[in-house]
Amino acid sequence: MSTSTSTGTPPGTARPPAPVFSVDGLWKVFGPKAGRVPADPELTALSPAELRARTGCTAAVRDVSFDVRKGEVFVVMGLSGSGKSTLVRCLTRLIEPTAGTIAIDGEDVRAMDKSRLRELRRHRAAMVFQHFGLLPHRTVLDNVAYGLEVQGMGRAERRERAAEVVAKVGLEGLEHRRPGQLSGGQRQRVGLARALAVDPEVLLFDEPFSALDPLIRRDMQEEVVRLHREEGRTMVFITHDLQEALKLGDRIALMRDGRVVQLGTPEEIVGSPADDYVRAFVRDVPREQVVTVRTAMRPASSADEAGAGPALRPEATVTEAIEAVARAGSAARVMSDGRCLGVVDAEALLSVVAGTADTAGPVEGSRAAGAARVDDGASPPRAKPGAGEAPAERREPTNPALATTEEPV
Ligand SMILES: Nc1ncnc2c1ncn2[C@@H]1O[C@H](COP(=O)(O)OP(=O)(O)OP(=O)(O)O)[C@@H](O)[C@H]1O
Repeated sequence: MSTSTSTGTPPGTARPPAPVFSVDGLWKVFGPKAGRVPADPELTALSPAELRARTGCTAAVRDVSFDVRKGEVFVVMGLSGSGKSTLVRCLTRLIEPTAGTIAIDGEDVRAMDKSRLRELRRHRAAMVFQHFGLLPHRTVLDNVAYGLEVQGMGRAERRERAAEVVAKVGLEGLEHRRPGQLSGGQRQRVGLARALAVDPEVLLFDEPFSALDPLIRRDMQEEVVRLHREEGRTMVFITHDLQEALKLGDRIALMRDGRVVQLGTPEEIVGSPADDYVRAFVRDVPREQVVTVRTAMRPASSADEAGAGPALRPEATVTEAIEAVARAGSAARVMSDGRCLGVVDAEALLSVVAGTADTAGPVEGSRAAGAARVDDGASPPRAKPGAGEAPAERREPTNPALATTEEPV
């Protein structure tokens, strides 16, 4: 088990990438004289129901702080009404925040004038909506090109760019159809392509797949994982679906009643729930799907053990490790930069499945509520590479003497 905490970076761990969005003490209160609520400790101490009864106000986002790091998929998860959409809309001021600060690449979003805001929404942080927002009389190609048209790009150039993106999201051959001639999944791909076409620094997804049937939804999730893997684009993804959050998120901010009750990697949220609410939320998640071999490994007992057996990257899940160990019939090595960090054997993997292992990973930002800043934790974005691709962070081997030079497969 790692001993890292929410405030520091463990020795030998790379610093997290720079933040794209930086949010501090953010409030959004709807209702009469909303501005007085964040500043009044008596009102901020009230429960949502009491606040509504006393003031007629709803605090949709309550004192939330976090960073979205470059290249990560940052998931905002919570039940209906927990404040997810309001929070994400505040990032580009589609909803005006009541209090707090928001910066994109260090630039104060709340200080932006109209034209700067327009630029932010068009070029820097494009939104993919649940209901697509497609123009019914335009073809797929022209819908995708729409954002480029708004930017003033010439017709030939924008259609060429749109055609590239249409192909990228798997819609080749459908360029000349209209939205009404497409399935729900295809329409969502058009929405995604339209956002991608403007090449934004961040893609914001507002529950984009919740209206899709389960199989198409899975396809679209895989599409997002693929795009993220290929492009490394920063993404903020709203969902109320835990499985979707665990599948897509490098980190997840779990919201309840406008607050972030826990912010961490899927492994941290499932392995170290911050409170009973989170614990109940994640109770049925199979541990082996989220616990990584970095958590499950033990030091290699000999140079022989460190030098043989299948190699796994530290971010591989226990499920992946079980497959590798079962195939090889021997313990697997956890490799980073050609060094053996430790090994996982059948016994250790089984104990994760059985729930007898200590799988509480490093806890990041698990302080309840958004009152304290939840950022700069230990974990940089979890790469979701296929096996054998570069791991997301570098650590010293458990026993440097046992280091080998092989890369994980
Ligand atoms: N314009 C508004 N005026 C008043 N209250 C609002 C407004 N918009 C949202 N709210 C309230 O703010 C709270 C958070 O709403 P929000 O839509 O952000 O939640 P959500 O988690 O995105 O929910 P869902 O998953 O159902 O979309 C809810 O109590 C909602 O009723």
